[in-house]
Amino acid sequence: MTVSDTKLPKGQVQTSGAAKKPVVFVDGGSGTTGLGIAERLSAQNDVAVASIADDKRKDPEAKKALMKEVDLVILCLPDDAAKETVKLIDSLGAAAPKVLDASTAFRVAPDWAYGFPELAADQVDKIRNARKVSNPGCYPTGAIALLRPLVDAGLVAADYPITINAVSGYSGGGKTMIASFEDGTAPAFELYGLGFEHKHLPETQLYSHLTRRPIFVPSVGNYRQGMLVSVPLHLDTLPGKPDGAALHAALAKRYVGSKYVSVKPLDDATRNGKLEPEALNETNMLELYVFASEKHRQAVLIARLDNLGKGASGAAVQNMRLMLGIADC
Ligand SMILES: NC(=O)C1=CN([C@@H]2O[C@H](COP(=O)(O)OP(=O)(O)OC[C@H]3O[C@@H](n4cnc5c(N)ncnc54)[C@H](OP(=O)(O)O)[C@@H]3O)[C@@H](O)[C@H]2O)C=CC1
Ligand SMILES: CC(=O)N[C@@H](CCC(=O)OP(=O)(O)O)C(=O)O
Repeated sequence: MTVSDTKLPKGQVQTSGAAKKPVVFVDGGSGTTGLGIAERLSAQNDVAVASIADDKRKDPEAKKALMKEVDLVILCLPDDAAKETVKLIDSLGAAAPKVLDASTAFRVAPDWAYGFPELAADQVDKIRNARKVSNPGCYPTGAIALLRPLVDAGLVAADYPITINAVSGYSGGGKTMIASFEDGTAPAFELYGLGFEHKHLPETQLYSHLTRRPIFVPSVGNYRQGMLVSVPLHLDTLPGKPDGAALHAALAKRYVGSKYVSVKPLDDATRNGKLEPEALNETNMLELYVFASEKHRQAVLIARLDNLGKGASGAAVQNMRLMLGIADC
């Protein structure tokens, strides 16, 4: 293995001066999410990144030998490969590193912490103390951020018939989808998930505290990255028949002081009734909007994020820093 050109025992990479850098291995580092993490880590200087020879990257024995030397493994693999790799990590027993999984494989597993630090007051501590953390899906990051505070506040009933509409850039589908859009074979825009079984539904329902399965209608457009997740609401069907200001106030109260989640002004006049998905690209930011009509007693909640930022690689780096006990940057 190579650890920033230095081979030293777990947690013992020598940096300039006396400080030691924790060692991280990104498995699947040449995929879309892995490359996004590598890019972010190269801009920071308080972790060392271990790497594996290209011809060994799918070799279980080589991976095991490397993983027992590092402090944290970040998995950026398809679900099945992530499950296999977690088995390898578990087989290391006391030498097992911490693991942060970017796939869908463990997001509702009870022995994994869910890596959305802004989920609840105790979530940061759960992530800090966990050995296994699942990085949230891109769409659930937006949907849960909007819904959980409103369910917790009793403004949306847990059994409300929620519908979630969303659009993503094509990088959300990884290397295969990127290739299909960039070689011109994909359509300009497409709805999908119309079989009602999208892989993000279980985590969205669980962490939003919804008892009724939402309807989720995602779509993908011919642009690389950035997403909008929206939830329409009929205000007279909500408990206490709130107005848009009450929904907005509950979100603003929940995220006050948050570094990465911001609640934009109610009916944000600067948007001219429009919102586009790319404004937060290359950031770890998540913006939440409430647009409401008192005349028609309707509202739309919207989350905007970079599917490769707060929806994947940015969130992974945020979680990695919590898991390694190093300050956010
Ligand atoms: N793209 C996105 O916006 C998001 C993706 N995710 C999740 O992150 C994970 C990675 O997705 P993404 O980066 O988009 O996918 P990509 O298809 O872009 O990359 C996957 C990478 O994993 C590698 N790989 C596959 N199997 C193995 C294995 N057994 N051992 C080592 N490497 C392997 C692939 O290599 P090769 O091509 O050579 O097989 C490829 O480099 C997925 O679970 C995805 O669902 C999560 C949030 C958002
Ligand atoms: C546009 C597109 O295809 N997006 C992907 C979601 C990307 C993502 O978040 O993947 P994870 O489930 O691993 O989190 C999809 O809908 O399957």
